[in-house]
Amino acid sequence: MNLKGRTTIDVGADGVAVITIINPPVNSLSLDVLNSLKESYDQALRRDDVKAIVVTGAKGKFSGGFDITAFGGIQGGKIPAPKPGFVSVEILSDTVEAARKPSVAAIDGLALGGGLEVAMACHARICTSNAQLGLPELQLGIIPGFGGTQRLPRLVGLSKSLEMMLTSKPVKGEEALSLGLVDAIATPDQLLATARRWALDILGGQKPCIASLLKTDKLEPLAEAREILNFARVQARKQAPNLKHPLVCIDVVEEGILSGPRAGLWKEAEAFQVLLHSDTCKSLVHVFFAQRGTTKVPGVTDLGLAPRPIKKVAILGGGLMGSGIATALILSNYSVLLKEVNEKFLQGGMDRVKANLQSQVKKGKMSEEKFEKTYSLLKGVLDYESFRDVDMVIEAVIENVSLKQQIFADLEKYCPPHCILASNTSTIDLNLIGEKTKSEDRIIGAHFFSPAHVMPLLEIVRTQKTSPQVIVDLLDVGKKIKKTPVVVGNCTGFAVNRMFFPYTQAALLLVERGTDVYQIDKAITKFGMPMGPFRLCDLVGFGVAVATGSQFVLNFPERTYKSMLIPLMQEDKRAGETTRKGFYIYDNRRKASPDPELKKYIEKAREMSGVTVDPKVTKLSEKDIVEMIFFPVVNEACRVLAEGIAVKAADLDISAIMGMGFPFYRGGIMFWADTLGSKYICSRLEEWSKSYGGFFKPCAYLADRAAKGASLSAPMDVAKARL
Ligand SMILES: C[C@H](O)CC(=O)SCCNC(=O)CCNC(=O)[C@H](O)C(C)(C)COP(=O)(O)OP(=O)(O)OC[C@H]1O[C@@H](n2cnc3c(N)ncnc32)[C@H](O)[C@@H]1OP(=O)(O)O
Repeated sequence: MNLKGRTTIDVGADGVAVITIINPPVNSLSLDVLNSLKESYDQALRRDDVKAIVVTGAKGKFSGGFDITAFGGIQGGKIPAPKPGFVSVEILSDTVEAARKPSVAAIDGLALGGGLEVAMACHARICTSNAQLGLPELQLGIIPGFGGTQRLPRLVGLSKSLEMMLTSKPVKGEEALSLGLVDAIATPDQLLATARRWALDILGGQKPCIASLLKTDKLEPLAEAREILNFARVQARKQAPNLKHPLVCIDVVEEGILSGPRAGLWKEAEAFQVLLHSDTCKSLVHVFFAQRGTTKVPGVTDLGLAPRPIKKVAILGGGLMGSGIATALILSNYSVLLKEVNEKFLQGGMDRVKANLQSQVKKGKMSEEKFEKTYSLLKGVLDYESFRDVDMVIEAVIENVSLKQQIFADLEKYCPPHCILASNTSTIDLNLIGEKTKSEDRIIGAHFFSPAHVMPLLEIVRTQKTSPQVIVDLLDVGKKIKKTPVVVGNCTGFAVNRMFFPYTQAALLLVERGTDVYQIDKAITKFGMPMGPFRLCDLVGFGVAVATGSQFVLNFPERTYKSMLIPLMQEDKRAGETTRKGFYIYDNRRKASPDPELKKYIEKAREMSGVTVDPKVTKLSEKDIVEMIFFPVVNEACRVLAEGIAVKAADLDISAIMGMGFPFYRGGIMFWADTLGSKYICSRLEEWSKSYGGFFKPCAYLADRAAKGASLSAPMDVAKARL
């Protein structure tokens, strides 16, 4: 039988058995690994030549936790779930922790989730400085299920343990030591020897033998504990009102504090099983794999091409985008040339980069020394002379076709032949930009989102002529600057802006037919978007909204809803937050309040569009509002997929989450749509299209999937096969 991972046991002359977890790439705890861990333990406890035990992970990684690839199988009933308490009680508490032979965990690299839970069941932990220890289960919609909710509070105190679990953030070696999570730090080459000695010292009574589950010294007194738990509840409700599992985690921790750790373990086991089957867990596991899947592009990343080294990058344009991109690059140690057209603009760009870095220093996230070192990687220039040895150029000038054409023709002259020529355009056809060059195979889109040094998404836009090598190179740069890159095809708006457009349009259509602006924003925010469509319009400014909108009107006239509401407000110098007036009015502290004056603009816009208030639309439920705004987005996402602009539905999920702020715990736009069903979405769009026009008309892809009862995310051939 093909086992998924294993443990080995190696007994030394000193009587210490080293049990090693082996399951590449992160030594995750598959069911096979867990069974093998139990067998290795049983053996070690049985054998007379074993006096003590060290648990470790192969190749410098302790363990990345429970095997997430098994989640889908367990949820779908294809893999039997381990019976409640099998790991947390039977293996870790009753076999490892209760054993009369001491165990020490030797931790290098990762000890996450179940990995850390195994380590916490040992009687001591030694780690390296670079080790990362944490319980990130909540980011997958579950809670720690191998005893972590009980042992972590007892090792580091309630307050810190709740912080670690609720934020899913790991701690590194030194912090783990100061918290009491580990007992000592060792260098990687001394790790095993130190752990072996420690285990023998416990046996000999020179070091204490501590069962984490029975510790109480770090737990706060009961009254204080109750306060901490209640504060955590208030925070969790405020930060994620749509999520239940953080509250379940707090309840389970509380059970252990009030009724003892054994009761806590059982409550944890039951809650874990329930959460594992929740929609939130399914969505978040999908997001976990979808995010890692964006760098797998058929016909590109499967050709065996290695990314070429990129050392020096030039940025054209030091505006908001250019300076943000430069910041992102120098933060990841790239040497950057920032080119502007005159001294004044250049200084402005350099200052913006400096300010971006200084804000990190102010927040305590960067030292002065690191600031100096990072900023020294940036050099301002006014001509192309120093472009002779650059490996990549990213053009970030204003959206003007002839200007960009000229720039790319110049770049071809000055840059070396291997240099990647990228554009940060969000709207202009890349084929047009490269038309006047002979370098179309190395022209590519690198579409960042503002602020570029903060936003996590990078749309990599390829044309028919872009070479796979250039895509592989940019994917590598994207990863190195800690972005999630998504490869898309060339079209107006690419993936993210194509999806954003119907979002705003649908909102305008509803308002002209009688839905209240603020009610729309409220419903959309409750659904989980960081803000509603109107608050967002105010934030980006009406100028940007009109400019991008006009590109869509030009390219997709048959499905644009042409409302005059924004232009009318603009005429009155209401252009959003910067003018302190838009759909909301803003006070000195930028606090937004509804504006009764809005009514007159809406009435005028309604008149110009020739529509009347529809009593049904004035009384829409929150669910209706969400559907009438997001189903057109789903419809557009289907078009993007059908046109081959996106490689796979999961890429659109990630684009929606990272580019639009779509709630990650709903799994992304297509995943969410599939939870509702293509038939339902199509029938609602058809119904609205009859009443409110072609804007809602389902596209062929959506109608086809609905007719076949197929999911929207299934690859084309799978959908056909389902017939
Ligand atoms: C009962 C328990 O309490 C429940 C649990 O333990 S739930 C699991 C808790 N653990 C986690 O949440 C950790 C999840 N993993 C991560 O955060 C990151 O993958 C990491 C920090 C471990 C490594 O990050 P990084 O080095 O950037 O590599 P990354 O690309 O993410 O992962 C490498 C590969 O390992 C896989 N992987 C990572 N963690 C995994 C896990 N726990 N199970 C299965 N596969 C895993 C990834 O899918 C990826 O596979 P791929 O190469 O086929 O795409």
